Amino acid sequence: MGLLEVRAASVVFHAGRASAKTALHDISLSIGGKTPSITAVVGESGSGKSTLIRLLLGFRNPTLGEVLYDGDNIAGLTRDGARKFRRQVQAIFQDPFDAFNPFYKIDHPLVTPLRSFGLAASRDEAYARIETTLRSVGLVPENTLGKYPHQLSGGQRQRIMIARALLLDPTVILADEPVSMVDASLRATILDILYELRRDLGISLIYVTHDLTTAYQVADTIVVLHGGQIMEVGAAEKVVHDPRHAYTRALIDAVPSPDPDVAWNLDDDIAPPEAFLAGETKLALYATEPDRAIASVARPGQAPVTAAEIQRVVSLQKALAA
Ligand SMILES: Nc1ncnc2c1ncn2[C@@H]1O[C@H](COP(=O)(O)OP(=O)(O)OP(=O)(O)O)[C@@H](O)[C@H]1O
Repeated sequence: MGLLEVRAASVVFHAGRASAKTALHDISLSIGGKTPSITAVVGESGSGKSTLIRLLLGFRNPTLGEVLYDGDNIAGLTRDGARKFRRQVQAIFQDPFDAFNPFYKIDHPLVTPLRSFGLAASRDEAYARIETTLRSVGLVPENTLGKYPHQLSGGQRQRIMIARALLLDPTVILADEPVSMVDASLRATILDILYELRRDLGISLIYVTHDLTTAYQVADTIVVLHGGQIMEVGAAEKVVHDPRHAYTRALIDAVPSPDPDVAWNLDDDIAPPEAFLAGETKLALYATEPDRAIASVARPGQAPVTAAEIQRVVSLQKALAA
């Protein structure tokens, strides 16, 4: 049994009216449980991704079917059950700027949930916890706390969103297009952080994206959503290398291929191809886990990128992110 489960759920907007719109149709999904996992939900605009996230967070009820957390239907949770669900299932959204109130310093959205869930007995305890968590997502507390959202970069804001979720000791994080607003070099770093949450903290993630390449990069399981229906679901390797469904094949064919002509010249000092600086080359996106990266770059008819080249990209990303 999964920790967070969707069972045969459908969502119909304006049900019973002429304008009825089925946003999700007979969706079943199971996330987490004994082994933490990263499940990517991949779909184009309008495929139903946001509706699925809202369903999983309990922001809306399914028209048919149910959503269960730890075995209980989230629509009928007790007060304590609902509190546990709200603490343990956290979300990270696309545009962190929207999530912050511009009139409050960044400390406010970090301290408030700790207080409201009774997770810190004093201000000092709250700040100690916040500082440790900020460091765990690569932020320097002294450069972050006390600032207003607009005084921080998009990447810093996104890391604060992740820290905010982590402060509550979640079991599941729903990440809705978390890297679509940040540039290519930061994208890899943020995806790395998400990957580490599963590996180091045992948190299960749902990573919702329109981008199959980043889905493949971080996920164990890929779910392909199209027109509100699951077209295909399976291990990331299998879905990408042996797609069963024509729609999945079309998605794979639409992935821009890395251009072998802009591959790294290993004899040169770090000299990123212009395409990378322009955020265009996909090489940077592949480069966080060498073995996964090799597999994803090696597409039919192309020379595989070597581990050494990938290490090169990793160091370049670190250099650029520093
Ligand atoms: N409140 C609503 N009323 C009617 N139809 C809706 C409503 N919300 C969403 N839809 C429709 O349901 C379908 C799925 O929408 P949803 O927002 O979940 O897609 P999405 O995959 O998240 O798209 P995007 O990536 O553009 O955000 C779309 O056809 C959308 O027009």
